[in-house]
Amino acid sequence: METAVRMRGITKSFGPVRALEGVDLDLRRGEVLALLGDNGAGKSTLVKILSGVHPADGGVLEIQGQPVDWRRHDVASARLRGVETVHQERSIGEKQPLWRNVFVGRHLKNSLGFIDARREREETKRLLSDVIGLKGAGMHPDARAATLSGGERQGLAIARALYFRAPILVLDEPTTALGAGEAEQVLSFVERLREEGHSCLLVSHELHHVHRVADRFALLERGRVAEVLERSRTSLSALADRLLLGSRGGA
Ligand SMILES: Nc1ncnc2c1ncn2[C@@H]1O[C@H](COP(=O)(O)OP(=O)(O)OP(=O)(O)O)[C@@H](O)[C@H]1O
Repeated sequence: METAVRMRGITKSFGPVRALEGVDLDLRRGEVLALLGDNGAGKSTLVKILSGVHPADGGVLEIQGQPVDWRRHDVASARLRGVETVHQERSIGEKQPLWRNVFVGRHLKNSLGFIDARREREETKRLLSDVIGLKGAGMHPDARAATLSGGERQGLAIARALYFRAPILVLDEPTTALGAGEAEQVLSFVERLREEGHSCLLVSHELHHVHRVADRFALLERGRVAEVLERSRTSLSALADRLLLGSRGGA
């Protein structure tokens, strides 16, 4: 089964606003697929449907070959099906130490059924240094998340998804508001995810970042996928021109 996520005819309205008008899109296994489009094109709405924040009004969503029942679709059930979402800000509890951030909602328990904080700390240490390679001075399991840089924050959220072996990652604007060095760090995490066989849906307005890491680009226009382009056949300037054409309503 080569398709991690299959969407057909996905519709979603908010009152009179038709955010999605019938989205057809496949996320292949082991690819990074970028979701691009103007403000208001429907990118966040589509991401929220995949990650279980909203049900769709209609259409078919299959995650790893299994159709989703919209009446039972929520964040917890999307996670159980292997979809992990990394948001720019909301993924991290600022005042919590890193180890708590990694295991929140999915604690390791000891044989008596209590939270095994010692193991969670040890696992966090291993995760930070070995799994994601974050070796900065502040990257200690007991450090507060508030002290992390933007890139480290994204790294922690991605590391958490890797730890729980989520096959499908949704990255929502992961490099927005980051400095060049931090953005570079996050992009290398994304490349690492692909190398390890994860499928990744990446929403971003930062075209040069997207062009570097994505295998394909899905252009969303007025609630529909207007076109899907392959990176191997699309230069950065051709991609920028195509997006501009869409935003002028010329596509
Ligand atoms: N909860 C909501 N209630 C009402 N309207 C909404 C809601 N969420 C989204 N919309 C509307 O649906 C449309 C699509 O919004 P969405 O946030 O999905 O676009 P987007 O492509 O992610 O835009 P941006 O790049 O600006 O984040 C917009 O017209 C938006 O105003």
